[in-house]
This record gives sequence, structure tokens and C-alpha cells, in this order.
Amino acid sequence: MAERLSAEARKQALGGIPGWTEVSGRDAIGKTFVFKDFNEAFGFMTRAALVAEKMDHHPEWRNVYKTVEVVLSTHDAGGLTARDIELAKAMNAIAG
Ligand SMILES: C[C@H](O)[C@H](O)[C@H]1CNC2=NC(N)=NC(=O)C2=N1
Repeated sequence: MAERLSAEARKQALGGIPGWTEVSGRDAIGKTFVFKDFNEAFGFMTRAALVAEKMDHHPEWRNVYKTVEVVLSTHDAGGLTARDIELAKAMNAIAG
């Protein structure tokens, strides 16, 4: 099973994924993506969903019109792991 990231490791990892911050009150990271319109937002979710499924690592997310709020945490590990960082990077790349 993936190991939870140390304080130092997560600080360093967050530096490499623009827009992602620690979620207060739980061991997770989050980002709110804002797109041009609903089509762009849902297109992002569709592409991200395919990557997430391939990784077998799934986001917690919420879509309202052109925004997508994402929270990443590794449920099996009870907190933040390298798998979350990997998916966050992929999501940033997909969003462009
Ligand atoms: C059995 C399956 O591999 C696990 O339940 C996977 C699925 N997707 C997952 N997604 C996330 N975010 N955390 C997990 O621990 C997790 N575990």
C-alpha cells in the first residue's frame, strides 16, 4: 500500500503542482479549476476520469457550471500519498 507523505515530502511535492493546496481539517489536497464554460469543465472531467480509472485512483470532486472542485486523498492509506500527487499532476496537464 502507498505510504502517507511526510511533512517535508508533501511540501516539496506541492511546490511542483501549481494551484494545489492542503485541505484544512483533513489529510488531503485540493484545487478549484475554473474553465470557460460547462463544456470545457465537463470535457476536463471526462478526460480526468479516464486517467483516474487507468491509475485506479479516483478523485472526490464537484462540478458547478464551469468550475470543478477537486479533493485528492488516498482512502486506503487514510491520507495523502504519492498517488495523489501523480493524479494532481495529470489533472493540471489535462487542464492545460
Ligand atoms: C480496490 C481499489 O483498488 C481501491 O479501492 C482504490 C480505488 N480508488 C481509490 N482512490 C482513492 N482516491 N483512494 C484510494 O485509496 C483508492 N483505492
